Amino acid sequence: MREAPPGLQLRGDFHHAGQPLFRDISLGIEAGKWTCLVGPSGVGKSTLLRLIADLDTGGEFSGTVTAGDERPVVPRVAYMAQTDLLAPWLDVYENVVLGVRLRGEAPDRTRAERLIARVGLEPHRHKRPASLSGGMRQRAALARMLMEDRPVALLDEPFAALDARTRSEMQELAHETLRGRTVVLVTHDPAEAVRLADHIIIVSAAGLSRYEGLAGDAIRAAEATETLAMQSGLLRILRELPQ
Ligand SMILES: Nc1ncnc2c1ncn2[C@@H]1O[C@H](COP(=O)(O)OP(=O)(O)OP(=O)(O)O)[C@@H](O)[C@H]1O
Repeated sequence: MREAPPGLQLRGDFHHAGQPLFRDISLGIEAGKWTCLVGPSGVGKSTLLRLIADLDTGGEFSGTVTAGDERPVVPRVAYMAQTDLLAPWLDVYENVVLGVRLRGEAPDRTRAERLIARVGLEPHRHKRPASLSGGMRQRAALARMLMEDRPVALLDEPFAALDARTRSEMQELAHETLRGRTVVLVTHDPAEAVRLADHIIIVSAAGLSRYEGLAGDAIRAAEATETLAMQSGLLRILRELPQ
């Protein structure tokens, strides 16, 4: 049976070179749900993801990241960064199975091939990153993250480089593949946040606040009147935030 995904809690202070970015914040992430982090550029959304994944942030964190079940967080995390971080010497297939190989396991070839097909890269599976477009590389990175099949997925603007139609398809693929996992998604796009989120947290210079305007279940139809109303409500709040 698949491991139950944990809820997460991040608490504490964070500084870059002595300058505070977060003071006494408390970020709660519900188990098995999609939480979207939105907010102005440079406010610290990527830093929050990196703190959860225990990756280098270039700053000083004094606080804790804990799972609701009190077990270690990091071994259960799959992380997709803003930059694709593909290995340039490996082709698409080998990049997708890289995590599995690094753990000394045999890749599930059928699953890898299926994910590569689902992200539309089947004709490019033997190409290296240098001969792919930015959007193709982002799709390869998405397939690699989905291949990891972890209880917690941290996604930093994973669809930003995609055209509108592909973005919509990749949102649906991620939502389907990560169903029941604990997902934290950083996005600049209010439409994406209201389409995918169970919870939206607005990150700003004033701290964290919850967007209360969501209704119904994700994944929401992008063109539905209710979704558009949620989107404009969120946009209104984002436009009123201090830069
Ligand atoms: N390695 C670093 N050293 C010093 N400062 C950094 C470093 N990385 C990020 N910062 C600063 O930390 C702040 C938060 O950065 P972060 O990337 O978390 O913001 P963000 O909200 O994700 O931004 P964006 O939406 O533009 O990606 C920014 O002001 C940035 O300049």
